[in-house]
Amino acid sequence: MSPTTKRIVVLISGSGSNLQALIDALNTPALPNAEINLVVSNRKAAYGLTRAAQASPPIPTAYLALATYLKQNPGKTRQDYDAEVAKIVLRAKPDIVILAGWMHILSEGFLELLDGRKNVDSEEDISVVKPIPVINLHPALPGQFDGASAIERAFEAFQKGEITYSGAMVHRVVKDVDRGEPIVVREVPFVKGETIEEYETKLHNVEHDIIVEATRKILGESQSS
Ligand SMILES: Nc1nc2c(c(=O)[nH]1)N[C@@H](CN(C=O)c1ccc(C(=O)N[C@@H](CCC(=O)O)C(=O)O)cc1)CN2
Ligand SMILES: NCC(=O)N[C@@H]1O[C@H](COP(=O)([O-])[O-])[C@@H](O)[C@H]1O
Repeated sequence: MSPTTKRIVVLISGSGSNLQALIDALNTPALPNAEINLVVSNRKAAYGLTRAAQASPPIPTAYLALATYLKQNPGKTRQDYDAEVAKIVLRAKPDIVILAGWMHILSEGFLELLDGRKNVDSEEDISVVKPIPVINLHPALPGQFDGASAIERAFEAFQKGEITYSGAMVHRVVKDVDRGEPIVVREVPFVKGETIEEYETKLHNVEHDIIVEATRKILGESQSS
């Protein structure tokens, strides 16, 4: 790895098709001079962990579920879990952290360590000098269907005649869920008579593009700053 190679950490909870889009784009004009150094999942069965292991070269993975963490650490809180996830991430020294279907709302326990407002109180050299950008892929447009099950809620609104399109976005992650500054936004129209599966396929294809575009954009910004 050259000293200018950008380091990417990806957080997942499921299939990892967006992780795969990032893997496939590495060191192409779509995502030059970058590598994925770690994939973290909060679900053991996440197929994205398999995608990482089967990448060439294989991508290191980590797994930590909230329920398991709380059971193994009596008295610890969700914030403590989030801080633990942050430490796992920071050990990989990322230039960017991408939430690609990471289905866990991150508290300040995570965010304050990634943006340097608080440093890890340990001897490890994982202090943050410059805030590390954290971005999230969300299957809806800014301010429309924040939170989980966005695709289903958007499709239901279409069926009720309330909307004619939805879309997907990649945004900066802030404490308020899906309220961070949009980085890339793409509208996806509904087609009368299409099934939710047909809409979802269209949407996922758009997501696979915008997650790479947004990553390239943010890494480019950090390059020039
Ligand atoms: N602080 C932030 N954390 C996260 C954000 C964010 O914008 N700010 N984005 C989410 C991703 N996401 C929507 O894009 C999202 C994921 C999960 C949930 C949610 O309700 N999660 C529940 C658990 C659900 C489950 O385990 O199936 C929870 O965390 O309690 C809402 C929105 C990622 N994190
Ligand atoms: N609110 C967050 C959210 O709903 N994220 C969604 O999870 C899926 C992950 O797919 P993948 O595991 O195949 O990449 C994507 O559709 C992404 O938009």
